[in-house]
Amino acid sequence: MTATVIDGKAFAAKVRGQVAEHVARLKEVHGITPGLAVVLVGEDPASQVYVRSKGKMTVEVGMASFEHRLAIDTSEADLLKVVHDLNNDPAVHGILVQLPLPDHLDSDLVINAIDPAKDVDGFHISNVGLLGTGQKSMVPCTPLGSLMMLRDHLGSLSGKSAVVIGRSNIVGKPMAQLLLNDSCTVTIAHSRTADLPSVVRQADIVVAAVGRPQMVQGDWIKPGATVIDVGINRIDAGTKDDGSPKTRLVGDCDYDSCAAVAGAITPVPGGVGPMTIACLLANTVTACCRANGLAEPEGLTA
Ligand SMILES: Nc1nc2c(c(=O)[nH]1)N[C@@H](CN(C=O)c1ccc(C(=O)N[C@@H](CCC(=O)O)C(=O)O)cc1)CN2
Repeated sequence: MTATVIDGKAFAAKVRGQVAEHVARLKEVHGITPGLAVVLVGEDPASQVYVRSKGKMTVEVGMASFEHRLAIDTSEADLLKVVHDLNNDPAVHGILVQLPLPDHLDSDLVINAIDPAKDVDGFHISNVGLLGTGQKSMVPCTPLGSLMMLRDHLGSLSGKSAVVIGRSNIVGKPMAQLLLNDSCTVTIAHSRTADLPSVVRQADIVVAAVGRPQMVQGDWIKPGATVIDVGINRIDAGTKDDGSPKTRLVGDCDYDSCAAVAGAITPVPGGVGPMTIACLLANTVTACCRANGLAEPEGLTA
């Protein structure tokens, strides 16, 4: 079997198109422009790329973008003041603090200072609790994007057996919760799970979010299963003509061997990654609609 490739880049473009349509309607009918504020502390190169990309796509879908770039030695009090001001700014419907934060800053404290209604990352403890109890919440973007791709590819997920490999607060746990809310039978596995290959082999749906390059092998996959690879790992790939080191991006799955067995698979790059930013934009529109007591965009929430 050769797996169908689930094209996250194309799917994300479709989601951004839906967001843009909804934003246009909000402006035209209600005179409201959704606004997203992104806070970046320090100069981590990857974070700078993601923040730039978020700002660009926010503007492309017609929303207002507010960028706050703070020095690496920003104090916790100063960062909390920025968050507090954004909480009280009526033009801002979504707030995101780019992670990771520098070591001297307490991420949990900062994230929990965001107004939960504006927490478009879905990381605030209130949103975690709401999702965990099946209530309306802001849903973390990477798991939301993964869920959208699964629903689009498989239709109903009810009764399917799903294994999530990885137990992070940002991906593994919320992903498992979303699958459970869609009536899957869910196992959360991780790097210390005993006989991980045979656990994974039971699954109709495999979500790999363990952060280990190419760990999941094709012979772990049940024939025909749907594989969502959340991993983004940069590995060595020899040297360039000028002798400098070359790198490439790989997921948590060994793509070729998994694609030979799976029914469908997301590639890396071009799979889940692009959906993360598309879902951030979707969450911002959702937050804006909720703040104004308006109907939420269909198909863009969990
Ligand atoms: N506050 C947050 N911080 C971080 C999050 C997040 O959701 N909220 N996620 C990641 C980084 N991230 C967005 O912030 C992100 C990562 C990767 C991609 C993406 O599109 N990746 C591409 C490959 C890009 C490349 O070539 O390097 C892909 O997979 O195709 C988008 C967003 C950590 N921090």
